[in-house]
Amino acid sequence: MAVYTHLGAEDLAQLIACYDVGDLVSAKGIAEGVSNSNWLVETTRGRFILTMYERRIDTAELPFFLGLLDHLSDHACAVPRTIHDREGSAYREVAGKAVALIEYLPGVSPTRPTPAQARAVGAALASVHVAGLSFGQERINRLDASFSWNELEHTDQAALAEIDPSMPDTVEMAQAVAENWPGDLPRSVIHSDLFPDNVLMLGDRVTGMIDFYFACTDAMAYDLAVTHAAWCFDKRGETFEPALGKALVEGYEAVRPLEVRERQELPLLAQGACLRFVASRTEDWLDTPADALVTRKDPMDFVRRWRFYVENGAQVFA
Ligand SMILES: Nc1ncnc2c1ncn2[C@@H]1O[C@H](COP(=O)(O)OP(=O)(O)OP(=O)(O)O)[C@@H](O)[C@H]1O
Ligand SMILES: N[C@@H](CCO)C(=O)O
Repeated sequence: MAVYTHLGAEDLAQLIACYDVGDLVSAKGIAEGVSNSNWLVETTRGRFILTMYERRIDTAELPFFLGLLDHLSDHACAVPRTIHDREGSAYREVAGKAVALIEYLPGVSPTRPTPAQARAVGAALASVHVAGLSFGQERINRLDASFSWNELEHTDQAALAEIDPSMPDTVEMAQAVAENWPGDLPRSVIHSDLFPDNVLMLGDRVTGMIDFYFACTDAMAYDLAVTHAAWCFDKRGETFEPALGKALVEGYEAVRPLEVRERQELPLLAQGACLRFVASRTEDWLDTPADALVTRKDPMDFVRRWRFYVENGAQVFA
């Protein structure tokens, strides 16, 4: 569930009146999502998403995230626009927490993507990278290859082994990947978490890329590698779907052709992408009680993907 804060009818109506969007008709909490509270708000003028930033997101970073949505939608990317209040602010404060009103976009997240959908997502991702080049703000990637290594190295090894006996091996892998990480690939704003549940689609068309709260300035090819790892396997990472991988990269290159060195680095970037999710999922796994309401994401799903790229990365990205 993802409504952590109760907002009464009066609070909501008062909040919506700060925007030029008509009068509040209804507001329903959205179950999906784990980080923030989200409501689907209906007014006399349309539908909107109201997001309350609960944890993980530092309010000081909202101008980057929300400004990015405006910049990308101005450049014809399929992302929701931020609705500014009557004073021009992209976010406000309610009950001591920051809230933003976001354009509602139609579509559903694919559960079993097709090659045509993967192609469309590749193209949509490249459009973000191209448009991101002219975004004036920067944000460092805190979840980079050294984060993964540090995180795994500093986790109690016995706790790691309890997740899976092979987990302690990931520390050495993460070190090797971090030490060989290419520092000179072309950069732009990257989404860095474009999983299927962060993409809304109608048929083969991308109608919305959402959840830009890990967006940062980093190598564009790394973002393609993240998206490859997120889209081209079954959930557990046991089966790779070559047709999805091929379509994703082709779709990307139809908008932004990769440089030779970017393509050469993709096998290592894909390993780094997997280890980033191994590390963040491990942190969440150990911090979240097994009986908590939020379902924990299994780090092993990305250890399996990591192994796949070690063995097959060179062929997959040839
Ligand atoms: N702009 C939008 N238009 C339509 N639906 C949206 C939009 N933004 C979010 N949603 C819906 O709200 C749900 C929750 O949003 P989101 O995934 O961003 O939650 P979160 O808690 O912020 O993120 P996460 O779970 O990844 O930490 C999405 O699955 C989607 O169904
Ligand atoms: N998409 C991520 C969660 C956010 O980093 C995962 O599946 O582990």
